[in-house]
Amino acid sequence: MNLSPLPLAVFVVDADGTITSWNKACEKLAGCTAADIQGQRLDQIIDFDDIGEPPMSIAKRSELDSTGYLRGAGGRRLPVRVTVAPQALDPEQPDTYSVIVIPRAGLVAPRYALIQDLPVGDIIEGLPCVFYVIDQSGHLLLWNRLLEETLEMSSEELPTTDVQYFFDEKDRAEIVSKIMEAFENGHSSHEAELIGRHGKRTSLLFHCARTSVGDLPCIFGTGLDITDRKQTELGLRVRERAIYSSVNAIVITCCENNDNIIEYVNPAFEQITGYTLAEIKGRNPRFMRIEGCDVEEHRRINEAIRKKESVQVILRNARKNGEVFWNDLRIDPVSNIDGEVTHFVGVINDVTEARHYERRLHHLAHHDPLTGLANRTLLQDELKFSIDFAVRNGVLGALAFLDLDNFKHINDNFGHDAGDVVLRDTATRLKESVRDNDTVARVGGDEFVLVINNQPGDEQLADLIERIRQRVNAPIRVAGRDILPSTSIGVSRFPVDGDTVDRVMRAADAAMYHAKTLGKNNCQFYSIELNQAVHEHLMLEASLSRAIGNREMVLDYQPKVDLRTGKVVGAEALVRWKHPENGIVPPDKFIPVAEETGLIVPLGEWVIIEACGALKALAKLGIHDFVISVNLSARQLRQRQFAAHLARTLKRQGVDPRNLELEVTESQLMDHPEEAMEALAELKALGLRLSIDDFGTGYSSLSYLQKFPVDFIKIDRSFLGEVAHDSHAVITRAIIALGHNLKLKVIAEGVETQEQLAFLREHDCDQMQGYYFSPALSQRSLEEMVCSDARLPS
Ligand SMILES: Nc1nc2c(ncn2[C@@H]2O[C@@H]3COP(=O)(O)O[C@H]4[C@@H](O)[C@H](n5cnc6c(=O)[nH]c(N)nc65)O[C@@H]4COP(=O)(O)O[C@H]3[C@H]2O)c(=O)[nH]1
Repeated sequence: MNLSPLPLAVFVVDADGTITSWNKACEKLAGCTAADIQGQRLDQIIDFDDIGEPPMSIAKRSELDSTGYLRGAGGRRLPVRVTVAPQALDPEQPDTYSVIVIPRAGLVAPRYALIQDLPVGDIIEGLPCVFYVIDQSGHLLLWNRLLEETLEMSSEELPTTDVQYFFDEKDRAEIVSKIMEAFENGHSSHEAELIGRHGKRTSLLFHCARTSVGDLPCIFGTGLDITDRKQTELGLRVRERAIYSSVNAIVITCCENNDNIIEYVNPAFEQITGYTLAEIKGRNPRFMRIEGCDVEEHRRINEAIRKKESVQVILRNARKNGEVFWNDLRIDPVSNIDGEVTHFVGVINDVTEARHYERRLHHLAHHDPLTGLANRTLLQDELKFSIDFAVRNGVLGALAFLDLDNFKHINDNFGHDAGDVVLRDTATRLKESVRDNDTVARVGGDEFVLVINNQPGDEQLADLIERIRQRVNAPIRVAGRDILPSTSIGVSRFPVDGDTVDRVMRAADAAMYHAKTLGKNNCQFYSIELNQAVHEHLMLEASLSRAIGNREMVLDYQPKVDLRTGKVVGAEALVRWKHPENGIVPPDKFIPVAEETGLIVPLGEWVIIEACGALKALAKLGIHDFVISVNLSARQLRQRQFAAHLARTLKRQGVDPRNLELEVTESQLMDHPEEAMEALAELKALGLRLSIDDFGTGYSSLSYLQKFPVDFIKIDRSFLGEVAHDSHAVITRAIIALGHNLKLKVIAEGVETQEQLAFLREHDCDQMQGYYFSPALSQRSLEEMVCSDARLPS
């Protein structure tokens, strides 16, 4: 503490007690100048209370605290305490003494006399605030160290600066007016920021009061550091603002009186719910509940409030206008400083949009967009549920796989829009045929699945399935035309045929496969025997994939004869499988499996290479104009780059393309006529011969037939079977005529009798093949036949 401005008189006396120096404070205290006083003795200016004879020496007085009266100007006597201290440490002034004279309240009331003795300096230093005394000129008279630290200034600098300069320029006028106010009215208070010499800013709350030191009016005061409080206030204001402007609705409730009543809601709450704070303040938020709705969520809220815990729920609430909204609500307890929960804060998030979107997504993820039926994912869930239910309750359920037999044909011939109508109508028919708690799903282009629950018995189930089949088969009218769908249905029952989703599905799939192989448009139930067949099918599939590598395949050749010359002009290559355990497996058994699995591609390639080998062997025997035909599967034809690949094979094998013929069935071509036309054109460009196999069984349209770049049409053997029969004879004749009109050659297959042969010759058919002349032969037998120039008798 700097006490220099205090009226504390310090002067120096020599060993005799003669005053040698007299400071300004002494002048102030006694009202005498140094000139008046110097040379006087100490006991001449102070009447010591302990005066005695002879007067006490200075040395003696330095050993005790004395009291007495300072004689001031004009005969004034000021009660003082006097302390004399030797200045022996000062080598310049040996035997000199400092005399400190402190005014004492000797004349004041006794209780103030007590305070008189208080260590005021220590108290001021110990204050947790800045302390200051300012005179009327605005300069500091007295201050504590905290003020020095706050202002980052030394005790020498402080009294020389007008206090207003301790503040920011914008605050100075206010500061001056507050000081003036204190001088005029006795006190003032204000908040302001002290700026330190190096820019440190400290917010202070100043309180000051007027007083005087002697005759000198001044104000003294304290400044309490409120920087932290200010920060807190600022933080609170920011938070309050954040709550106010939050897009989430916020509601604060008070739960002190065992109720939970609204104290505050922010504007977002007002916007979302439609209620203003004024309308609902003091009410329990439960008024927004919808009775009977989201009961479990309300129970959780009640429990959390009772236990004073947090809770998060998604539930429906009602807006003021009655509209329902989805509320993602989070409620948290708020404690007071004693840790008691006094409030809850609820954050309301209107997730109605998101909820609808989520539901739409969920629906999309579980339903077929075209028909709105369940998709495979949902079907599996529903089926699992139904199987579990059937097992638990000992009841019968069924799974039915339905496949529209001719959907491809409908799509190709009536267009995709018509196809869509058929699918949608089928979906509606299926839904109308079963109960609400049954499931109808669409799992593929033209594949539907029914999960039928709770059936009384097999017979009733069979009746129901048959009714469904007939319903689906009823004509559908599209753009003025009737489309006749037909359906193959495979049925498995649960838990009889299986008690897992996988087993039940596989059983229905096997039944459906069986229905298809039985010629479509029928319904088959799964059975153990069927399972056996499916098992065989699977075994076949497995061993077929090894067969090619194991050299189990052989190629036979059925000779083709020119009907005019009787000469063998070519042969059809027919593949056989010499199964190591099962013996010869006919192609009708394994070709469909190879088609399904894709094995037909490597198999088909093997056949072509093998046929090339036979052609080369014949060429070596001098037979150059012989044509071998191979059957081409749809899958091979659809292969990208098939023609280019074939060209490379022929080149590698050294075979003239004109010696190779490719047979493609009519139905293969008509499934995708445009694509087929392109593929055939590429093959034709290689110089190959092309023929349409099984002609008459498909849905050839004449316009396409004219455009396909083929050389032969091959009359399906089913027409030849009974050429005696009028209708077949008519068709066969028509095909021959049609082929010739299109400048194509016609070959008849499956010729078994003399009668058939005569018929073909009579109607100018070009070639024939069949058991009548020869079955399929080994390569060696074929070579022998050709070399011996065996001929069909005329
Ligand atoms: N009833 C009767 N049948 C006769 C007569 N003459 C020949 N056949 C049989 O009729 C089928 C003619 O072959 P496809 O119509 O092309 O029908 C073939 C063809 O679609 C397919 N196939 C055979 N080999 C191959 C091949 O290498 N690749 C492809 N993709 N399919 C093949 O397997 C089918 C059946 O072939 P296979 O069992 O060899 O049966 C052959 C042949 O043995 C006859 O006078 N009467």
